Amino acid sequence: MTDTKTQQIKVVPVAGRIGAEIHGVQLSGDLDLNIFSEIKQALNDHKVVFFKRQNHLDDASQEAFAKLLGEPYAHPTVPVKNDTNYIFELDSAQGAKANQWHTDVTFVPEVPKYSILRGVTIPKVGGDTVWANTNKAYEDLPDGLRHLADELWAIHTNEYDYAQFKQVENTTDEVKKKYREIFESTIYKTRHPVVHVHAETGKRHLLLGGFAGRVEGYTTSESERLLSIFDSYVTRLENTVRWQWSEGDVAIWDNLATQHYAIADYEDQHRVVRRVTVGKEIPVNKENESSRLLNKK
Ligand SMILES: O=C(O)CCC(=O)C(=O)O
Ligand SMILES: [Fe+2]
Repeated sequence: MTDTKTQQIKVVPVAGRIGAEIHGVQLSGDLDLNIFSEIKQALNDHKVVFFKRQNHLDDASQEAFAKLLGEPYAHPTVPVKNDTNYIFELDSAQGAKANQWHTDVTFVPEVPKYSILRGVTIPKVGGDTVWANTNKAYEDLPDGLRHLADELWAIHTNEYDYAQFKQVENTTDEVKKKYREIFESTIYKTRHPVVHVHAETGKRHLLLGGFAGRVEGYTTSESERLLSIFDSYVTRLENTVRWQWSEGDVAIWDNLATQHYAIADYEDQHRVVRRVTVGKEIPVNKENESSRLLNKK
């Protein structure tokens, strides 16, 4: 007889090229294995999946669920939230607003495979998050640009670009400075292929985003122009999905298949989300050459 729990699960795409909502699941550390494998499959198919109103979750049970997807680990520079083992908290009151396109933690060679994010305090209006499918971005490139991208390597670092940091609005300079000091307490520089081959799906993906700076072999201004062309394919609206949060919602994304952007349009309303990242993957290009750390100080 089929498991009745399995029968309840429903995967409903919410945009054409990325994103699906999963109905009929209560996330927990002892999730039914069949359901878990359907979630994994949905992640490979849709890159980001959403679970509405998982209000039963707290920090500990979010961590317990995350463990099913891989080994959780703390952010390389930002301390974990008090009384948790792995939770990375983004609290708007502390200046933590990720309103920049990025893939999580690409400034180190071991990139998290999955991020599991829970909405804790959500503004009445605003504060949506957008994800983009980096495989579709790669496939959308004209042949010449795709071949160029396949050959390139980019340097990723957590050293803030001050011009970009100005985008963080409605946060005092003091708060911003403090957050930046923590985020940059150790500076990493990592060389990643601009196109990596996904370990599970074998698909090629652009691997860029906010931590990517220089493209090897090109000047700063050439790098900027090259990256802005590639980025424009990642962020074209056809390749994105936007999630309007309610408290308790959970989003899980395949970090090596996506970029995301947290929209900072909620003025001085309070917004808190909590994330666990799991699984470490060292990206490889089509020649199976791996990313590597260049510098840490
Ligand atoms: O605030 C959000 O919605 C996303 C924040 C973010 O970039 C992350 O959790 O990795
Ligand atoms: Fe992020």
